[in-house]
Amino acid sequence: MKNICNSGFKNVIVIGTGEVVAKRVRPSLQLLVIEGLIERICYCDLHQKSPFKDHTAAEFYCPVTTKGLDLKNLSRLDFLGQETLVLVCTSTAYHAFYAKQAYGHVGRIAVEKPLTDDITTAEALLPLEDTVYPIGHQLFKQEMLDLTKRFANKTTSLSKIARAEFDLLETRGIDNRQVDPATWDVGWHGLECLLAPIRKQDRLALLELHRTFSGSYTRGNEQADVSTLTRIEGAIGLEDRQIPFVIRAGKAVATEQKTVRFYDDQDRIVDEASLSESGSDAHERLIRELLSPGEPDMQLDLDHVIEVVIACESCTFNSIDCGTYEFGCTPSWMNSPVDLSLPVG
Ligand SMILES: NC(=O)C1=CN([C@@H]2O[C@H](COP(=O)(O)OP(=O)(O)OC[C@H]3O[C@@H](n4cnc5c(N)ncnc54)[C@H](OP(=O)(O)O)[C@@H]3O)[C@@H](O)[C@H]2O)C=CC1
Ligand SMILES: O=C1O[C@H](COP(=O)(O)O)[C@@H](O)[C@H](O)[C@H]1O
Repeated sequence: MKNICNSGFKNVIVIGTGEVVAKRVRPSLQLLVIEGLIERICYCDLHQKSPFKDHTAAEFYCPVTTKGLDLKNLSRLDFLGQETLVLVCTSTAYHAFYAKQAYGHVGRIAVEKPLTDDITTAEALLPLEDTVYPIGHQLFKQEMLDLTKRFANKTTSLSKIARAEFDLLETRGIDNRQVDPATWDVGWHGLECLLAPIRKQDRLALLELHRTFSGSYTRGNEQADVSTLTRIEGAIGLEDRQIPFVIRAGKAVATEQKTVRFYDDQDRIVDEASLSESGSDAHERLIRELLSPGEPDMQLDLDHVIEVVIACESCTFNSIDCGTYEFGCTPSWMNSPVDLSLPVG
């Protein structure tokens, strides 16, 4: 007999069937079925029929109802119970709703970044922390995992670090996704990738926000309906000092750059990671971690991620609107921020 499920999980329910599922989550899960780590996958979404035309024998579909997950149907399909992992991959506004609805019906629930788009909803998830795990795939890119490990085992010493920079700059636009404002969508990754390694050495390190600038791209007559580019300036507060940082993140700029860098006081790089790894590997790694029989290490715990929500809400609320920029051009305020004594926009 095949030795299925050495993880303790045999089923995965995926809520949402958009880009992150089609390009990253689904290929990862299909591979894990082939490996025998899981047996079956059920996708849930608003569509009456699965948008995936090429279901394998291990794949099922169960549309959501006006009340959310169709628990009766999921139970009939034998998809509920402790052996089930739920991945919440809908647009952000529904993350907490589905996490709360699934709670008590399955063994583990993972929620895509950003956890929620407001502090109150995020804090309401804290009582569910025995089952609910926030996920952020940038933290699971191999170079980022290696960097975080160097901080955890003190190969990279926090005492040497004077400042940090994070870039997640893409040439592509929004495409057909329901994208969050740039602070939440990509700025989020900067905050989590700066906090996670530092927290491995200083559990009390805090995110402090100074100034945020944001803008949206225009392409011909079309203008993105959310901000698509952001520059966040802040610091990580340690017990006795601060580590200032700059995050530059967004879409439709002139050149791709995806890196996290820590510098010393002579402006030399102390440690760095390239985040240019593409495809589904980071999701595959994080799903493997979620399927592990013991307590999974998602790099940041739920309470840490709630701090990222608080930081994101604060920088979004206080963001200075720098107006529009042309698709494919990096606006000058990204590199030399606007003079706040002059009017912006
Ligand atoms: N795209 C990416 O590369 C990454 C995205 N993420 C995160 O994953 C999440 C989803 O992103 P992405 O896939 O790109 O977005 P998409 O807009 O492509 O997909 C969103 C999906 O959620 C579904 N959905 C919306 N509302 C509901 C609801 N009430 N109940 C059930 N399903 C619903 C949509 O269904 P419908 O099509 O019917 O509207 C769609 O399938 C976001 O939080 C994003 O930040 C994380 C990492 C990478
Ligand atoms: O979470 C997100 O990340 C992607 C970038 O991921 P990458 O692995 O290609 O670096 C970004 O395009 C997307 O807007 C955002 O939601």
